Amino acid sequence: MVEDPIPLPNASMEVSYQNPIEAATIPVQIAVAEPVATPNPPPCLHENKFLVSVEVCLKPSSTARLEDVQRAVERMLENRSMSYADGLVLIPADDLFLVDNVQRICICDTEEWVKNNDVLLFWQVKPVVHTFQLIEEGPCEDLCADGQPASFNEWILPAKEFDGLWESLIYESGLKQRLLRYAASALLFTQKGVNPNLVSWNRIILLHGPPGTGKTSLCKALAQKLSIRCNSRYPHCQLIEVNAHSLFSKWFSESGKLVAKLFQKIQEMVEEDGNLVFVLIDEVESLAAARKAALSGSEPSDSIRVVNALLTQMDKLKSAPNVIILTTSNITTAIDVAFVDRADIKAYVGPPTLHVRYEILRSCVEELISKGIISSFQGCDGLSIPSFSSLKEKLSESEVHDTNTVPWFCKQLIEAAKGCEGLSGRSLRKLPFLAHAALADPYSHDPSNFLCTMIETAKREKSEQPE
Ligand SMILES: Nc1ncnc2c1ncn2[C@@H]1O[C@H](COP(=O)(O)OP(=O)(O)OP(=O)(O)O)[C@@H](O)[C@H]1O
Repeated sequence: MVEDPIPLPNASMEVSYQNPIEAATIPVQIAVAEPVATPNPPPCLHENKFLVSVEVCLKPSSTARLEDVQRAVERMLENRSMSYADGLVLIPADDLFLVDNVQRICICDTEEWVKNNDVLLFWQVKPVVHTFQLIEEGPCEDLCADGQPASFNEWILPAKEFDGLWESLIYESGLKQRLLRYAASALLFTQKGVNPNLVSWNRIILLHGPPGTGKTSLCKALAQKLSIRCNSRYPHCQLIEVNAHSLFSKWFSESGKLVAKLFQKIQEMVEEDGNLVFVLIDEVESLAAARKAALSGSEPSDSIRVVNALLTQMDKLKSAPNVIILTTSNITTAIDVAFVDRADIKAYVGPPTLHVRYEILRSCVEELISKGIISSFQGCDGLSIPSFSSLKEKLSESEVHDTNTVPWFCKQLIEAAKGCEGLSGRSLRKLPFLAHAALADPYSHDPSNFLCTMIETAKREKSEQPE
């Protein structure tokens, strides 16, 4: 049995995704922690096989033990000479135990090191099976009697609410895989008791960049992924989402108490050995704003104490092996310097590139086709529209428009994606809805008309953007 796959650390901790680079080629599923020196190292193997993550989601009604399902899936995979590519694996109808207990089996992350839509053959692969059952309860909110916004929300992971979030977030440059590797390396170092005086690392991640680029969602999705991938070591995972802004919008004397209350709760959680706790602090720039206001005298000096209390509490948490602090900010320059220093992974999440814009719109259109809002395109293979990389494989970008080998609907989708330059991922995900609302006949199902309207809507949205 292979241990939980532990990703490798990358040589550099500062990552910028403004100018996307080629995705790193190491798989996430790596068992041995050898440091990597180059950004594009060759794929790592375990016993000369690629370690491939297979995620198995149990039915909500299942009462089977995770280990039993894991073994049943491993046996099923051993007995099948199948190829491995990202996507769902059919559950054999004659395997009643799996049929009764399993909702879906999904192969993950192979595209990171298999290029050109290739597949891996069964003899090249060592599957690493992760079984989990989604928690159906929603977030548990911190209740505020005074009608102020809650200062934190708590989820038990893996939560139903975040199911599919990781897959829905599209970045060009291997950002997701790197974050997964960084986080897993941080956990491994702590687990193995690496001396922090000799090798220094924190478990603090900072994602910064323009609004609507998916930073908060990515933090939540990362926590969800890690809760699935690390569940044999940490069977209980929680995510605490702190609204830094709400901490400072209250009376400052109250803020101090809130910070203390919050961290006392987190401290209690991390004291349990099997717990893995993620603390998400959104809008972390408000820490800097509070400090600055205090220095200029426009806010009570209490605010300095609150910021300092927060930083001290974060330092205290550093000694706990089972906590990861995820933070986001829209403005890098305004982030508290003391805070930036503490984060050891600082990743810039930039606006979506053409490739990413096409992929976001493609996933939206496929969803509308699958739900019968628009009909599928003539000449399109079922529900799926060709991916941007499969189009680019055939042709150089300049040729995409001048050839008959690219289907007309892909050309239109590329045009829409080009027209969306400057829109955030959040605006892109809204665009198909706005386009539909702008149709003269919302029940026409005509896909060509829909794409034309989407191009027009993109133009309108861009013209209405604030300078
Ligand atoms: N790269 C992306 N791929 C797919 N969807 C995206 C992407 N970027 C943003 N989105 C969509 O936008 C939504 C909003 O993103 P989110 O709130 O996480 O962004 P943010 O960067 O934290 O924004 P803000 O800083 O304004 O809070 C996401 O849930 C997702 O649907």
